[in-house]
Amino acid sequence: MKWNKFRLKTTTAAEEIVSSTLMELGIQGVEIEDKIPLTQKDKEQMFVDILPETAEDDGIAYITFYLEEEEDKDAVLQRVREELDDLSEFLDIGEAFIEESQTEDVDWVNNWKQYFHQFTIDDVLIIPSWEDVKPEDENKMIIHIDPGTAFGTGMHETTQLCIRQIRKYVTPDTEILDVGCGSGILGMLALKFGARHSVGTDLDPCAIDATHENMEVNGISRDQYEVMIGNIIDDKEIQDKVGYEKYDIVAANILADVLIPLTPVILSHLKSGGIYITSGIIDDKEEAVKEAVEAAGMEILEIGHQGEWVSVTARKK
Ligand SMILES: C[S@@+](CC[C@H](N)C(=O)[O-])C[C@H]1O[C@@H](n2cnc3c(N)ncnc32)[C@H](O)[C@@H]1O
Repeated sequence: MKWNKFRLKTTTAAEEIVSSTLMELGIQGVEIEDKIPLTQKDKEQMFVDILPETAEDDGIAYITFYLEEEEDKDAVLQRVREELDDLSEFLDIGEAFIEESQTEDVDWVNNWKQYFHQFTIDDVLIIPSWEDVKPEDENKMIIHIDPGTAFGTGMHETTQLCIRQIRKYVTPDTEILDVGCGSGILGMLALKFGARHSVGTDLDPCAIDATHENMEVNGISRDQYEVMIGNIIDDKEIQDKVGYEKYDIVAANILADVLIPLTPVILSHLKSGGIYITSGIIDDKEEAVKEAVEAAGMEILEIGHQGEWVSVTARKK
């Protein structure tokens, strides 16, 4: 199916209201392009630590939206223009010029799947839930993954660094906490490596849903892996729910800027002698995370590197 694509030039001041006006007209999934720098919160959610240099914010925003080929685009555009005229009476909406083009059918949500195929990390087979296990792989340790919109296919260096460290320290008694569980990959693999119980937390509700779905595909029950939504850094309720002095391992594959405030908090959830495995650290921030780990009174055991990413493993004294 072909789509009609519309790119509307407006101002950053008007981008939010114009987008919600389009959505109120029944237009789904608008994309906004502008040069406003990302906030710290945006970066944490998007897992980006270094950004390409971008030009200075010029106040211009482009809003792109799509209509199916059979939709009456003239009628929709007429309504869009009427709404833009109304908005322009009290807001600078800029030129409001709409550029029109056509595009081939694209499955916006699932398009990335063409880049995710089964692969192994050491002897563990990570396989998208839509692919089949080959007969020769049936005896391997297998984890089925569909991250949905959450992070965690296992392909990222930081996830691989964490997986190897978790494997090294898991015992049959291990109670593990995975802060920022994403797809649930670390908590599920910990169980496959023999851990007794996993707990995961994430800020993102999509991560919680993705983890539950992946657990089901992998035959992991909610007694084995408990998932909670919330920010353990400053939410006392989630801290209480997660429990204190309870974990043999805490894994956190999150950006350095989150790990730094997280580290002193984690101390109270780890058992004495417990292992703290961090990843998600871009090499420029290695020192800052090491300092935070030492300042919390933990002993650094190992530093791992893969590409430009770093993992710090430490022990609570
Ligand atoms: C890089 S992903 C890691 C996903 C998965 N654990 C992995 O290793 O592939 C980081 C996750 O941390 C979550 N996150 C960021 N800040 C957090 C916080 N303060 N508490 C819990 N989760 C957080 C994000 O929503 C995201 O799902």
